[in-house]
Amino acid sequence: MAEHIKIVEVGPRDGLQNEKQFVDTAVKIELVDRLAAAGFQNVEAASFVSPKWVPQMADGAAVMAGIDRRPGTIYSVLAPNLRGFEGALAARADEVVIFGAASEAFSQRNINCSIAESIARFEPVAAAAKEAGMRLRGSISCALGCPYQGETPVAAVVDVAERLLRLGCDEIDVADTIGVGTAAQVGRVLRAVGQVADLGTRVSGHFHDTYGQALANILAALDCGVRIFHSSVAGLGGCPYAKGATGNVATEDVLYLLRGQGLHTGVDLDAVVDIGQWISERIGRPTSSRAGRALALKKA
Ligand SMILES: CC(C)(COP(=O)([O-])OP(=O)([O-])OC[C@H]1O[C@@H](n2cnc3c(N)ncnc32)[C@H](O)[C@@H]1OP(=O)([O-])[O-])[C@@H](O)C(=O)NCCC(=O)NCCSC(=O)C[C@@](C)(O)CC(=O)[O-]
Repeated sequence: MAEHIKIVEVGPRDGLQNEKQFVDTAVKIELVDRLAAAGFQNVEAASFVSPKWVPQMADGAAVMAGIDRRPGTIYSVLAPNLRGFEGALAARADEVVIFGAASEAFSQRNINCSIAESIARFEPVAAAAKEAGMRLRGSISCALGCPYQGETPVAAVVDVAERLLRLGCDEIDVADTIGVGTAAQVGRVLRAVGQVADLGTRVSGHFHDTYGQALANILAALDCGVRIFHSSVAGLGGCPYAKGATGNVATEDVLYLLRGQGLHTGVDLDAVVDIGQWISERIGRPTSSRAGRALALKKA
């Protein structure tokens, strides 16, 4: 039996958060529902952050209220503070994502506080999530490089990973926010993180594709033993606080790669290709998934 890889589909959150034109709530709801129906175990559906900071995510409560929950699917939401957690709890999110950074400068730009302050802010969120029986995930932005500070020291990533694990995170994301990392660097960072967390069950790879390295980075991470990856349908996305960074690695490309590796995801690639075409039309830009484009052409 083929080994299972968990894909966390982050398109509805990471993919859409940077869209300048407000995407209708109904479109966001349909996107989440179609992705869940395509077989993703985990869909990152919304953010409970300040609407002044990220206006596109202002309708998180409405999105969560409108989705048709599939039993067994984990619907995750971002919560940077207790106010966000209260939103997540009211919305009946299955998983709360606290998001820090391995770079001080990025932490300031993204969540307006230092790394130490962010951990202190996450503490009550983590405790409340555990108390409520919710899953808790911790994201480490700029784990491979920062738009303001350059390459991130490996020790800084391990330090934040340890702090997030101490807060009780079930999973931590090693995130290449601006897509600058290369395979050798991924290996170095993950081997170091592997000293403090089990790479096979508690660490996920979150790669953006700005420099076209994301698939190579996924292979490097697989080699290190990582079995959870994040991706975004049609390669949607970009971070509002990382100028020039493009979207997450496209889900269609990742599924195509993993299928070729003989690995199992439980996700219907054909359905994801259709969803990629549909959402690209809705937001008025072509898909950035090469596999998505090729497979759609083949179907047509
Ligand atoms: C963290 C804060 C709130 C600090 O922002 P702040 O200005 O320092 O916080 P504040 O407590 O002074 O609040 C400012 C205003 O926001 C409100 N507020 C405060 N909290 C909330 C909340 N939860 N929900 C709704 N509203 C909130 C609060 O009520 C107040 O409203 P006002 O009094 O001015 O009307 C802000 O910086 C923020 O919201 N940042 C979010 C940035 C963000 O969402 N970035 C993108 C997601 S992270 C990412 O994409 C990276 C990742 C995860 O994908 C991995 C990777 O690739 O790197």
